[in-house]
Amino acid sequence: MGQNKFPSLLGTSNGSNHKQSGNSAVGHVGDTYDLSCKVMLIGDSGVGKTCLLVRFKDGTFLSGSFISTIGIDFRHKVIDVDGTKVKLQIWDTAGQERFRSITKAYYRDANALLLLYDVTNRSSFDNVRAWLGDIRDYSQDGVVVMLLGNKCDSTSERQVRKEDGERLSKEFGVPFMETSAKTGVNVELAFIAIGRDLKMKRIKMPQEEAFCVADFVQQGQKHQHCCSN
Ligand SMILES: Nc1nc2c(ncn2[C@@H]2O[C@H](COP(=O)(O)OP(=O)(O)OP(=O)(O)O)[C@@H](O)[C@H]2O)c(=O)[nH]1
Ligand SMILES: [Mg+2]
Repeated sequence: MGQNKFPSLLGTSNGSNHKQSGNSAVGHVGDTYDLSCKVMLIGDSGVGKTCLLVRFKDGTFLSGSFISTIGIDFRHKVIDVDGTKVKLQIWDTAGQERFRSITKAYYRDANALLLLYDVTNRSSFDNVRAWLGDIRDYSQDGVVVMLLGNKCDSTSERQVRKEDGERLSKEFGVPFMETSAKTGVNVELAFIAIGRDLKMKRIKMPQEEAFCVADFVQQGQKHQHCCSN
């Protein structure tokens, strides 16, 4: 297992605490929240960042013609992590080269970065190293980084093997999953892992073990696998 060059955001988050209501609903939890964190979606143009966000936020898939993001879009969703409402402020960035200087300026405010490549596009995978270099140069210490190989539903067009994604993620010590904004596979898991990580770091009880995002996503994937059989 490679050394983690992007350790988790334990205690370094710049989000704020807002206990706004005593409501402890599970599932759709409205707009009140206890904790908030900033999550950025980055990666080459066309890898599926906007679709991943729409799938997570609205549960739908944006099929049809591809509308490339201009600059940065902001959305948020409040998730329930064992009774704590965690507000994820999600920044959907433009992958096009011409917007890079703008989007890099936002890295330092992000608590978590979801770096996407497209499993049907080899060059988007080859560019992951450069994206990781930018993260190292521009993001805050302790930011959580997760690597996502998106479009795993497109089996016949696949150009990047799952093992290649796993190997790269091990080299850089970041958690990894394949996702599909089209089918929804692992989309919630990715965001929930981020929300849970944030919660555990902000309000960790002394007797609790440290939370490990990589273990959580691995177990989540195993669980999905066994439940789908
Ligand atoms: N098959 C499949 N297609 C996807 C998936 N996710 C996105 N797409 C398609 O890929 C194209 C690009 O998706 P976007 O989400 O707009 O890509 P993006 O990363 O936001 O691109 P930029 O905004 O330019 O950075 C669209 O035509 C989507 O329909 C997926 O999981 N599976
Ligand atoms: Mg987009």
